[in-house]
Amino acid sequence: MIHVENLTKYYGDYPAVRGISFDVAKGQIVGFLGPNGAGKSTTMRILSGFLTASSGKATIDGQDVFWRPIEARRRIGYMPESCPLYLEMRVEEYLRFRAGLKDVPHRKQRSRIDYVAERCHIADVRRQLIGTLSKGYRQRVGLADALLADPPVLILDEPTAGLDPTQIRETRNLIRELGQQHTILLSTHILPEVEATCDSMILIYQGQVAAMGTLGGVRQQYGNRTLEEIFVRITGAER
Ligand SMILES: Nc1ncnc2c1ncn2[C@@H]1O[C@H](COP(=O)(O)OP(=O)(O)OP(=O)(O)O)[C@@H](O)[C@H]1O
Repeated sequence: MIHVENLTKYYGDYPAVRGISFDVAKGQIVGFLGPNGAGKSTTMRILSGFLTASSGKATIDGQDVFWRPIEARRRIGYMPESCPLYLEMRVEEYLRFRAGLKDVPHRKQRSRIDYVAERCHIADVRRQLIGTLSKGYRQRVGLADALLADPPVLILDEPTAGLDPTQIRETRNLIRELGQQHTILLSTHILPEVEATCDSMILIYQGQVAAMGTLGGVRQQYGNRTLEEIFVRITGAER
């Protein structure tokens, strides 16, 4: 469902992503891990069509993100790290606006908004101004937005960052539920979250894939260490 081949991105002279390749099969929830600055957000932005790569190839459900950007983008729901919401809009108004941008047919907009509001547990704040919502609710509005056009692929950049433990648990449960219908690439710094939510993982370090596979497979490869131990060992965060 997601195919990435030799993807490279330079910011000026700096190679933030250096020849990354990976595949995500349909129906998988994949944890996209790595220390700060590893290149996760850059890769996710390229896949979502918000950045162009310097070289390499990426396809979403067979659609090339560089050559068929509109078709590729239609297949993705992207939730950026800090959701850029319009704070002066009400939740419902915002979702309607976004549904229009995403070409959700007019006659289907109401039922889609009802569905995502219910699914993301924001039905009780539909008439509230986004600027007055807590961080947890804003994240859920971002997730509802990503789901609006019912894309087969969800790309979620640190969806639980800054949430309290209850909100984290709710968001994790929601992501697990969504994994039954969507293929999900999920970046996070919280390793227990990967263990609780994901089928497999990709660990990025210095712009390259440093480990990849099912959680069990990667753990086995590293002598059945915990994910945290493997992360530290690869990224050298603790010596
Ligand atoms: N617009 C930009 N211009 C120049 N350098 C950038 C730009 N965006 C990111 N970088 C650099 O590219 C590298 C990768 O950044 P990226 O945001 O992809 O990392 P990340 O793995 O998502 O990190 P984090 O976990 O902190 O979000 C970093 O060194 C970052 O400073």
